[in-house]
Amino acid sequence: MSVSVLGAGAFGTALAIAIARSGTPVTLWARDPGDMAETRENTRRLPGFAFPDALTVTDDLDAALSDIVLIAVPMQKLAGFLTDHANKLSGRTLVATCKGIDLTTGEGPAEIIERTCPNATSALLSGPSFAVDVAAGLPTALTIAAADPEPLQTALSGSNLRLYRATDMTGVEIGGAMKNVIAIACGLAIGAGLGESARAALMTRGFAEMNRFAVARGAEPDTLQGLSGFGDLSLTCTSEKSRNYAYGLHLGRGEVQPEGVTIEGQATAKAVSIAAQNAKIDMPITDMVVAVMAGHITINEASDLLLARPLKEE
Ligand SMILES: NC(=O)C1=CN([C@@H]2O[C@H](COP(=O)(O)OP(=O)(O)OC[C@H]3O[C@@H](n4cnc5c(N)ncnc54)[C@H](OP(=O)(O)O)[C@@H]3O)[C@@H](O)[C@H]2O)C=CC1
Ligand SMILES: O=C(CO)COP(=O)(O)O
Repeated sequence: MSVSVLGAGAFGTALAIAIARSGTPVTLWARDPGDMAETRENTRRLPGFAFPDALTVTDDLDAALSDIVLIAVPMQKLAGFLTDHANKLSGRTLVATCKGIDLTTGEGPAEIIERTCPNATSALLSGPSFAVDVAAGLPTALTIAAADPEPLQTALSGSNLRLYRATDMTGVEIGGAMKNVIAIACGLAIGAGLGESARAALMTRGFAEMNRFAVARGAEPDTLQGLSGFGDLSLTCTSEKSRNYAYGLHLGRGEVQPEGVTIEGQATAKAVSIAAQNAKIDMPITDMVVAVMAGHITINEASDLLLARPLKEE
């Protein structure tokens, strides 16, 4: 058994390192590998983690493809990437590792795989895991979701990477997508000095919002209580290692944002807000995140609007 990872960002590189460390041959494909093959390190996206011997780097997609293909490009690039390479990817098992909703189509990663590569088997890998933790070999638990997830669970689990299996692809993809939106809201609240109690309220009511959206899209009611939901929400809303939380924090403090950082919650918040409005699903925190990011309201105005909503049963 061998594994390919397409996309050599921080997370693709970390997964390739973790899987190769257990002895499984892994090919990491990058559109621009730079000097990774020679230095045996991804100095640009994940510095400080040496590649195990079982990891090979290439920019030749034909040479990279193997039994299981993890796709680690950012969410808003996924549809274009799969469309460009659909012929080569057809018939394979494609595991999306990105988190988000496509702004153009409103689709999640599994839906995009199924549309662009209808002869492939689609799967999702999601849950709480910072790339640096995975690469360092720290204990991590993730969800692998597919129609038949057990072979993937066995193939990809390792001594420090423990995969739980699930079949509710809709729930898993929405949990992974939406936790980034709520993490931005939490960063905004902490950055603007609204306090940790406000963050706990946003996490809890944000979780309710995530569940409402997921169930309306056909997810099972319990799925978001797992790693790709509550698990990832807890991690992302409380750590400055999260790019989504850190983005909110910078914005809340009125600081300049670093450039070139992948912040999946930005586009996903807009995509979810549009989809929710069309489906008449109440998503007040997501809507506020969109309005604050667009500069239509301040964080304090967003807070006032949320607090002034009609009192309701929890
Ligand atoms: N970082 C993390 O801790 C985690 C990330 N994730 C998810 O993984 C996904 C990727 O994130 P991450 O790896 O951190 O992102 P990065 O910003 O570190 O890297 C993105 C990578 O995607 C590549 N890429 C972008 N567009 C294309 C394209 N069209 N074709 C080929 N390659 C492309 C980039 O290539 P180039 O270098 O040439 O620009 C880059 O290597 C996100 O959805 C994120 O939510 C999930 C869990 C943890
Ligand atoms: O998804 C992640 C952790 O599970 C990484 O979060 P960020 O994309 O916010 O850095």
